[in-house]
Amino acid sequence: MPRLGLTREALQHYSKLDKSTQKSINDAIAAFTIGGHGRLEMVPRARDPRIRLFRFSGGTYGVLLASGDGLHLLLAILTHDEAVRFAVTMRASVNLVTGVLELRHETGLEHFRAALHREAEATDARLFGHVGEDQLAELGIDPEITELVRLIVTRDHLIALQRLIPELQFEALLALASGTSYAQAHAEVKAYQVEQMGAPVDPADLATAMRRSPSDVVLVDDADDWREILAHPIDAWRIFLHPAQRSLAYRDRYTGPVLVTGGPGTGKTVTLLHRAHYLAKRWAGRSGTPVLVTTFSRSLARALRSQLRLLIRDDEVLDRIRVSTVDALAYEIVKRAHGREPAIIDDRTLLSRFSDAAKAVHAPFTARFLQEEWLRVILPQRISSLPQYLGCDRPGRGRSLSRGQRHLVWAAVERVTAGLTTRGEWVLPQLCELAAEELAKGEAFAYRNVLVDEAQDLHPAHWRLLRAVVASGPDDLFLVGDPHQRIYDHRVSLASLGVSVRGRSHKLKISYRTTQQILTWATPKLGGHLAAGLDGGSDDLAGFHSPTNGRRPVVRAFADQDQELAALVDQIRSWQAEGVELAAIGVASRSNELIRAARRALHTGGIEWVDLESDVSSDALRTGTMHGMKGREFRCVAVIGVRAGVVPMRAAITPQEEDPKVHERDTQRERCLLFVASTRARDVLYISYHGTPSSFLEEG
Ligand SMILES: Nc1ncnc2c1ncn2[C@@H]1O[C@H](COP(=O)(O)OP(=O)(O)OP(=O)(O)O)[C@@H](O)[C@H]1O
Repeated sequence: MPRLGLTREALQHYSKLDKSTQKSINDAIAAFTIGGHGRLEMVPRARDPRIRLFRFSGGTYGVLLASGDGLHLLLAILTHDEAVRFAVTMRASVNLVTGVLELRHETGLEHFRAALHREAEATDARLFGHVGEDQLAELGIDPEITELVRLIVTRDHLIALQRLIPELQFEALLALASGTSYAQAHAEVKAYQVEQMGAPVDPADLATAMRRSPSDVVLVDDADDWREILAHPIDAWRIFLHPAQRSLAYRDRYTGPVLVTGGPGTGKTVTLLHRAHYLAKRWAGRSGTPVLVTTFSRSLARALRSQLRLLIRDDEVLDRIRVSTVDALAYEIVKRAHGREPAIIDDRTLLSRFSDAAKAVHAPFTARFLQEEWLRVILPQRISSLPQYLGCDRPGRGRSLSRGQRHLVWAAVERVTAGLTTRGEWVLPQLCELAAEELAKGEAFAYRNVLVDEAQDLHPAHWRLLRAVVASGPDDLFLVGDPHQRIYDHRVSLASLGVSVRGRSHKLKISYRTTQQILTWATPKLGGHLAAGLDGGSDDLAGFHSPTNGRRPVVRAFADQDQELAALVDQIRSWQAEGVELAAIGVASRSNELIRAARRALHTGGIEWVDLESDVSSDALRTGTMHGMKGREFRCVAVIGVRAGVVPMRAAITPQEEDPKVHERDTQRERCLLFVASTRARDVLYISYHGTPSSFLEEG
């Protein structure tokens, strides 16, 4: 039986210590696991008599919870005074419904109770007036917390409780306060349970409760496992999954495609990585690579690859997983089928071809309009003749076209596509269609399990290819994405592409990356619209929250660009002075021009930078466009140039008079970009502009 366990919080404390203190803790842990620990001190006035203090080295102390049968759980690693405060304050208990180990801030609750009584006396209104006592009990809200819940008047009261009460109890209450039905909240509590509770839960049996709490507790005996855990203390995601993440990643089997959504930083990618690991382990003894992990950009694929390497220690298991972008997959399939490398043309060249075609056929449309008509209407519906085009629906397009106008559009499109065919060139969505057709000709299905990250940004042609690379059936597709972070505006209905997630759609709600202050600032920038979901309906961010608090984001205004960039350089120096490494800082702008100017200013200021897309590991600041921020995260983020004409980027917005519907969608995509860039910050967000501020800054 393990003698020692570690909580998520203790690992976080450990991650912040210097190397030599970490080394003495490693030695103490090694001794502990073989029963050779030194003296454990009782803590006078502790709210929980099972709590002990242990001196690791110098002024560093561990706070431990003794289960009573030889098992100790390391709850925190702190300086002496902090450790004593923690030890006096905290009380452990076992939740009678879920059976998990819980910790509460007993002294904080005493103060809060007194304050809440005063507030509640002034009014009869209650936030949870509609929820019955039995219902609270069935959600695992214990009598001590229920007594407080009955006094809560506002959502702010509930938020203030967050740091004092057990996390899962808070989450159930927040779900109810955010409009989640009791039935749904109850289903979530049940889904989170690690094991079905046969016999009544024994509140005194701490060891069993620890075992039932893998989201917060790891019990390890093996010295190698300890070494491995302590070698990457920052990457807590490898060990501690939220119950919602765990139940999604480690479900035995799904009958078909699964969709996991959730706001930024809710651990969708982490869940996908664990699922990939779980599935790859199941293919023991099978040669080849049955599992495909895919996404839309090369830099995201690179990041997924290195995260998988961190998670999976067994090379054989790792070798069963291939990581590739969907486009690279298409390229490979077509190359194999045609016996030569396909020539791909980029967006800019395509646009200039449409511009030439518009002139040649006298079509009174902009090149962009024609290009979008081809990419968003004609290609996705696989329209190959004029009569088909004349009779087709044009979903997502707001400007109606007369028959005569459709003739002109078709003439321009035909001209461009004929040119591509003559030159043997392809655009990437065409290549994906072609690859899917090649597979449909009878090539064996390549993969058994396909996992897709950033699913919201895939084009319909990507989906056709993905549908073709894996046979329909159990565990075929595991999709994660967030419709609020759509930065390419590819709206698809998965069901119409043969990917039905009905009944297998799930949502994650806790942001592990960002502070609540950053979320509160960034979320209104989305404009309050419901996002179009991936499975036909709409999506909202109800219940989305962060358990961490930090500084409020700063928005700074300047008279001109030089001043804005000089202030940026100062800001970076001041973050450095606070001890933030350059590589932990990201600077983004919507405009390439501004980011180039920022790089010049940084260089002049003696601050080393590299491109966001670069995978060098040097200690240099990361700089790039808002698009490049997808999939990244930094301790501190500066989003610069958030000014009128740039955010939203005028050139990227279809004029209202050309197509009001597309105008609206373009604007929403720009909102998403600001939202994505801002939510890459873990701790600190800095926004700046010169001249007139972006209209988005007025929201929220
Ligand atoms: N269970 C967890 N424990 C600790 N950290 C976690 C956990 N889950 C996620 N994280 C951390 O939170 C951050 C965001 O996780 P992840 O990238 O998986 O979120 P996401 O939902 O895919 O984000 P986005 O949609 O913004 O790309 C990462 O630093 C990750 O390591």
